[in-house]
Amino acid sequence: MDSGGADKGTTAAWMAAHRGMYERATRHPFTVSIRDGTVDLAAFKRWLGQDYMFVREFVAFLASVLLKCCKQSDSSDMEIILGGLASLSDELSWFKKEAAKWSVDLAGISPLTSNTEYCRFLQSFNDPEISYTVAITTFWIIETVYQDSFAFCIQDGHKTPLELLGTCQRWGSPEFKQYCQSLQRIADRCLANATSDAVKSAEEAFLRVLELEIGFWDMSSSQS
Ligand SMILES: Cc1ncc(CO)c(N)n1
Repeated sequence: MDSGGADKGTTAAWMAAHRGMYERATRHPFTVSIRDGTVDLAAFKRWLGQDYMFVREFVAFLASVLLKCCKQSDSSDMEIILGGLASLSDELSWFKKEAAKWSVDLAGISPLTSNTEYCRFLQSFNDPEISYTVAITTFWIIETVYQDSFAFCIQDGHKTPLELLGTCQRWGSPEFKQYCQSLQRIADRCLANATSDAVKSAEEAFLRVLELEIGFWDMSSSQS
């Protein structure tokens, strides 16, 4: 596929080529309603419980990315991925605290359809046949959808309810943005050295994540 410009990385070219999909994932009515202050709190609580389950599965996914990284001849990305795993430990504690604040019973939750579908996708990365390039690109876009979605909720002109600001800052902070940018640099470097088949698979995974993220927000806002 056309890289879309010599100095632009592959990932930026995909974001431009699939702008519509990217915006449906990062400007979803659910997160936009947080920013507008019109969010349905029942939907927010549903998202919270479902995302806690998702993040537990995301830990296993990230462990599989780390394993693929360690098998590379150059494993210098290891620290970044390990840092990501460590922050997921904090994140799980945060979810428990937040769930208590909103009286969401995490023990009593079962995954809804879109969450199950997303978790199954994450589990598919256990397959050693899936390359590090595809895995790290997938990791980057999963984090970036949250970064972009929640950063919008704390940008100029927001009316985000005070009690939701902590959630938005978790993923919308400048630090999290920098972290996503370092993942993007890793992904672009891997993609620049990958075979065209691997680049094609990574682009498919990128699009699949956008689809799954849209499904996850839909599920949170409409209980499907
Ligand atoms: C569904 C979903 N996507 C991305 C993230 C980012 O960590 C998350 N917590 N949940």
